[in-house]
Amino acid sequence: MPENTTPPSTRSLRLGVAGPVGTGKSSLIATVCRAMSQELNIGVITNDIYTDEDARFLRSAGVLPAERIRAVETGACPHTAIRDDVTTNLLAVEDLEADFAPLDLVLVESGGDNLTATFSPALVDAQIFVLDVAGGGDVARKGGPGIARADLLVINKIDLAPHVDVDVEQMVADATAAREGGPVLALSRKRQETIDELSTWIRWMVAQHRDGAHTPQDPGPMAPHFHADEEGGYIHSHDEAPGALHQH
Ligand SMILES: Nc1nc2c(ncn2[C@@H]2O[C@H](COP(=O)(O)OP(=O)(O)OP(=O)(O)O)[C@@H](O)[C@H]2O)c(=O)[nH]1
Repeated sequence: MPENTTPPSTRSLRLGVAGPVGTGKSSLIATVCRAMSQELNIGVITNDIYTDEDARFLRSAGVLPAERIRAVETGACPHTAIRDDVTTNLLAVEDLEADFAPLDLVLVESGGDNLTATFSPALVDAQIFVLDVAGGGDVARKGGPGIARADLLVINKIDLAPHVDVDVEQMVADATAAREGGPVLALSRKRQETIDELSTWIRWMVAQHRDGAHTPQDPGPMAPHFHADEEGGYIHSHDEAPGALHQH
């Protein structure tokens, strides 16, 4: 093999799905499984703070055999499990890949989290960041590492746009500008043509990964943020070394 050529990958594409609480991450994963499980061999890992609620939702949706959907319980700081100490998630992904080999695609859902949570490239090969129109048309313009540099930005629930006074075209244009031209997809699980576009992007990304043509990018650490606790809360940031103490 010539030097400097990335070999084709025999491992699954590990695709992270992040975004604020309730933007539709679980629904997007259910939609992808429903649309693509005939052509791709798929597994799913969910991250929840204290429960396996997202995994149970996906199992009950019947979009994949239940044993292909596994839950990681992350504790109070869910972005830590996808960014700073990815060990539990990595083990869960590797177990799933071993049990159902060869998988084409493992979708890893982050716990519903704040606007800037991103995955470590040590855990996923590519990531989707999900916003929804109900969060307001301005959100995309505000940027942040996930919005600016995820491999794909999804603006979800566009069927709701008329009810929340959001101009989808404008929101997509603002997001595209914030991403300096990176891909942005307007999605609704009620509009088949948007589901087809999402499937096309995933098919392309799986092929890129298989051919060794895709290099995982780190969108960057999340912004400093606030956690409420019994003593009132604390601010911490993730640009510190893994395991560093929270700033109180
Ligand atoms: N109208 C509409 N509602 C949607 C769409 N996608 C998801 N929803 C609804 O949005 C709500 C949140 O969806 P979820 O998929 O649970 O969101 P999530 O991001 O996984 O939520 P967390 O895991 O709690 O962060 C649910 O009531 C879904 O039914 C969509 O395309 N259109």
